[in-house]
Amino acid sequence: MPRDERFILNPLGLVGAYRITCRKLEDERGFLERMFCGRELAERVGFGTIAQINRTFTRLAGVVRGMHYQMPPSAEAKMVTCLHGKILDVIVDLRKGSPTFLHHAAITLSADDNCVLFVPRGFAHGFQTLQPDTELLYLHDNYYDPGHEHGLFPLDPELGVRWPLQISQISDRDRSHPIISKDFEGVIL
Ligand SMILES: Cc1cn([C@H]2C[C@H](O)[C@@H](COP(=O)(O)OP(=O)(O)O[C@H]3O[C@H](C)C(=O)[C@H](O)[C@H]3O)O2)c(=O)[nH]c1=O
Repeated sequence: MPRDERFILNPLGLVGAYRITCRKLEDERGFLERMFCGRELAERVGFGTIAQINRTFTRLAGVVRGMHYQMPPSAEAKMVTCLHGKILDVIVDLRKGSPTFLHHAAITLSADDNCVLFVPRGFAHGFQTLQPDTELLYLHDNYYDPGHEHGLFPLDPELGVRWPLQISQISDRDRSHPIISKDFEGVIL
């Protein structure tokens, strides 16, 4: 790894999606970790400029949020970090024509694993909290656009996501996302 590279990209089997390990620079006081670098990440994963940063706090374990995505022209890539607690994070490849169309990857993120999930444009994103009081930080490379936001039902058998805990809470909106129809064509980027 070149000396100034701060991120280790771990492929997730869905082209363009990565579990990114942030290098810790440690000393006797503790550590410094670079959580974002526009130059390095633009070159390596295509995420260059931050449009918005969100933080979510989820009180209970077992809560499912998602599966959300935005259609063009507001398709967005996300970098998701767990600041407190633990989640099972799930992404679904919705890119039309992708060899892994409708395939998903599921990874755990926790406050002490110095990892970031990179979710490319054209993917749906959702998670289940595995601990109470879980906080996430989101970097978005496009703006929130309710008019172009869509969702998938997290328990859709077509997705086959195995949520580890019994669902303790899910918003009415997430509960009402449609089941994927056979003519669902996905996201055309
Ligand atoms: C997504 C979003 C929402 N909002 C507003 C809209 C609602 O008034 C309120 C809660 O929205 P929602 O219930 O959609 O938020 P979550 O279900 O927690 O969505 C989050 O969890 C899933 C897993 C994600 O991937 C979303 O990107 C992430 O934000 O925040 C904003 O103001 N900006 C935003 O970017």
